[in-house]
Amino acid sequence: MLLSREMGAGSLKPPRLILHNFLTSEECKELEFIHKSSSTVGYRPNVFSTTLSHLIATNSAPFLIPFVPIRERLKEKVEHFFGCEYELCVEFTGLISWCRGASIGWHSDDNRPYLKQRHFTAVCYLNSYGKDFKGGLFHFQDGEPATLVPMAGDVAIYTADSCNIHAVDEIIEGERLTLTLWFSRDSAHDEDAKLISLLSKNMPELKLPMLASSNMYWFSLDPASHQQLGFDICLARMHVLGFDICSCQAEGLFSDSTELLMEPLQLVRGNELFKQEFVNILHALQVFSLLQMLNNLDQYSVSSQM
Ligand SMILES: O=C(O)CCC(=O)C(=O)O
Ligand SMILES: [Fe+2]
Repeated sequence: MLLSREMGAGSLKPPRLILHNFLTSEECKELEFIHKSSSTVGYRPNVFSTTLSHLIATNSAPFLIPFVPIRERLKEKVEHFFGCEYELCVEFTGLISWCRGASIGWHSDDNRPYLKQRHFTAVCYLNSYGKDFKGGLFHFQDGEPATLVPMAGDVAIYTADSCNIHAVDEIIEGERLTLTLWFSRDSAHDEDAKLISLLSKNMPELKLPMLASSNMYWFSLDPASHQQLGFDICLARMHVLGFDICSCQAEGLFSDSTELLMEPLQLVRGNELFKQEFVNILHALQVFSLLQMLNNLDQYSVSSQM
């Protein structure tokens, strides 16, 4: 098998594959839109993530569609390169964004007892070093290439074991976005089976997006401190898009109560109030991220009344 052949005595070629322009810029943009409108606070400091089960849980299952062909293409590449056609399942799929201060030290991706089912990794870069963020270079501890400069569309594929110890430098500026997948030979860890089971409980009719529990969106500036210093990431994304939020029920602008963001709301830009009511902030964020992406905000049929 390719793996043992490459890592055999006398050979120092690590089992890894780097592909350029594997994803088109449209695919990268579409995944970025999904992440910007649906992400939650991630598993490490300064990291946000969008998982497929979260998309289902928040009534955003249509956002699974762009992932389907990309996952399939990646699985085929990994199986072909490592010579294990039809043997793998996707174990986990996630959009992960890394903000200023995020980094990860030397590790292999199977380095915990509960991660032993992870056999292969594919990291797709959805935006670019230098243009969208600074810092965030990827390094392999041994072998070539030693350093990867993330560029939108490129993908790094490698075994999840200690043949591929790697690290990511701290992000200095901007937001670094990836689509990360792990693959397993163990079908007990098939992500699809879990997703299909969730979908069968959540799909009866078309529904509007619904937020998960508010702490999934609460980004704490200093998790170690007991002070509740932080912000709601949905609200922060709306602010980046240029909007404030106005409650349809309570008086005027929202304060910092995250629970209120689950309620119907309207948007304010400068001193313009938009008539359109949204069921909650996730709904507003999905609509406006999409409009921003399509670059046609002015054609949207909301009219100002202030
Ligand atoms: O984003 C990357 O370049 C790699 C991330 C990584 O090493 C991990 O999530 O385990
Ligand atoms: Fe890793």
